[in-house]
Amino acid sequence: MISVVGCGYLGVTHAAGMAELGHDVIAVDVDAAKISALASGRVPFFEPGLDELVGRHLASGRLRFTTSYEEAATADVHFICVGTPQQSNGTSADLSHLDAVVEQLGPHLVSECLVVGKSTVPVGTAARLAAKLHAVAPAGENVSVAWNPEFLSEGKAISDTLHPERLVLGVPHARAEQMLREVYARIIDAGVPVVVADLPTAEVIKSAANSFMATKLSFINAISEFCDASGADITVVTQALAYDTRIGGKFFTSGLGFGGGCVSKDIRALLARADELGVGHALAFLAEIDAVNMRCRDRVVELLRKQCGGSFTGRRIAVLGAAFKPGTDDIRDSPALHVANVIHREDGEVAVYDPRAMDNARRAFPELGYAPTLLDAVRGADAVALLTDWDEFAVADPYLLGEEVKQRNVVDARHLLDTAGWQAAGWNYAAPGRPALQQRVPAPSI
Ligand SMILES: NC(=O)C1=CN([C@@H]2O[C@H](COP(=O)(O)OP(=O)(O)OC[C@H]3O[C@@H](n4cnc5c(N)ncnc54)[C@H](O)[C@@H]3O)[C@@H](O)[C@H]2O)C=CC1
Ligand SMILES: O=C(O)[C@H]1O[C@H](OP(=O)(O)OP(=O)(O)OC[C@H]2O[C@@H](n3ccc(=O)[nH]c3=O)[C@H](O)[C@@H]2O)[C@H](O)[C@@H](O)[C@@H]1O
Repeated sequence: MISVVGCGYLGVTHAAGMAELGHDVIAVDVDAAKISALASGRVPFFEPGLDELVGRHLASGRLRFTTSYEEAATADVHFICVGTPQQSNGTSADLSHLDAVVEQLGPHLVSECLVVGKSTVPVGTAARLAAKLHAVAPAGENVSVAWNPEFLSEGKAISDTLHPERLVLGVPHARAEQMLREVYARIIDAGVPVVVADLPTAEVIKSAANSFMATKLSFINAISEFCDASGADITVVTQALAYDTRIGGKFFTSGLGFGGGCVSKDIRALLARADELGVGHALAFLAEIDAVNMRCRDRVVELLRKQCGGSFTGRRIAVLGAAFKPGTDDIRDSPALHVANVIHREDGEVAVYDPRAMDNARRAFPELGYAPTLLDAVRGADAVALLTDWDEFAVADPYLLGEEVKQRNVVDARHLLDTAGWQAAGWNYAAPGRPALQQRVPAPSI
């Protein structure tokens, strides 16, 4: 039997994925309301296909949810999926949830078992937690600790879990490797590459992966800033670079930069850990990666401010998007809501619309204005800010929307729209890194 500790975006997906692989799974969380929802088949967040997968395995009897650590402790393999958010100091990771798991689960571990961390952690965490677990668990050193970092991306979490690009098994000994190979047998048999490593190497692999992605995005966003200054068009620059297979076009769309619950906090935590280890200079560039990313948000605000005549006071802005990216209702560190909040603070009236993330956005920022549909959001707007690249926005009819707004101003922060089509419909189209387009195109006479 497998236990999964922590029923958030990662934990629920992992638990359901393990049940799909044929294992008996018990998933535990300290949040009783969450567990009660999950036990009745309601996943408390949106992830495509997860409701169905959880429902299927509740019905098959292979998946259970509980708040009881005692019950979960009977498993042979325990996957730890609790959060590792940013500390209030804004840099290092808060590992208190992981420590709490060791204190809550540890005393119930009375026989040989494997505890496998999946949460993203600073290097050295696994060894520290292993020592702590050995001290509190009655089974002592018969409790082994492995680290198996997770690379899933929200919106395609199920497929990333069942068909990952690689498995990283950070293990202290061959027996732990063998147990993990048995857990993932169906995935490994399908030919997925397995990287076996020691604990610190596995921890570093995960931090390095997210840092590389952040670097790739901030690189193209920095070039976008340079395009603004030099008159070049970032979309054409990106297209040409992407044809080079050494660079590639994946994860290379510039505009509003990265957000979400992981990438930003992970690069900050890596930098903080590098500082602690005395090699902060080697990764100092990550601070600039972060700064470029945060400037993306300022640049989009500036484009909107310009369209509003220099000030948001008395202006209504349609904010299209609240989720940090399409395919999820996750609003953690959402660039879209960051922009909405700046406009609100500068006395603009915002009307936020998102196909999935409205409830989360409302809960977190009740002071913002919200609209129930796309058309309601744009009605009477002085400018439309396209901030999350949902398909619904890509296919919106610029003529129809043009009838609803007060002014046909649009900032396409995700380079999503058919530029020529919107301009032909009389829109003043602006986008980061595309300075030549940032001039008023006269509305056609219809
Ligand atoms: N969300 C994602 O796409 C991915 C997340 N990760 C990493 O996975 C970890 C978890 O991330 P999310 O699932 O997004 O976080 P989350 O915040 O959605 O979920 C964490 C869950 O842990 C529970 N929890 C906290 N303390 C607990 C305790 N003592 N015992 C039992 N449950 C407890 C919380 O109630 C919550 O349900 C983080 O380290 C993150 O960096 C890694 C890859 C992908
Ligand atoms: O460690 C994690 O938690 C996960 O973090 C990211 O996954 P996720 O946060 O779900 O989202 P991404 O798809 O990476 O997008 C991150 C941000 O980058 C932005 N982005 C993405 C791609 C792109 O081309 N341009 C761009 O601006 C998105 O809008 C979003 O705000 C990584 O992609 C996962 O591999 C990793 O497991």
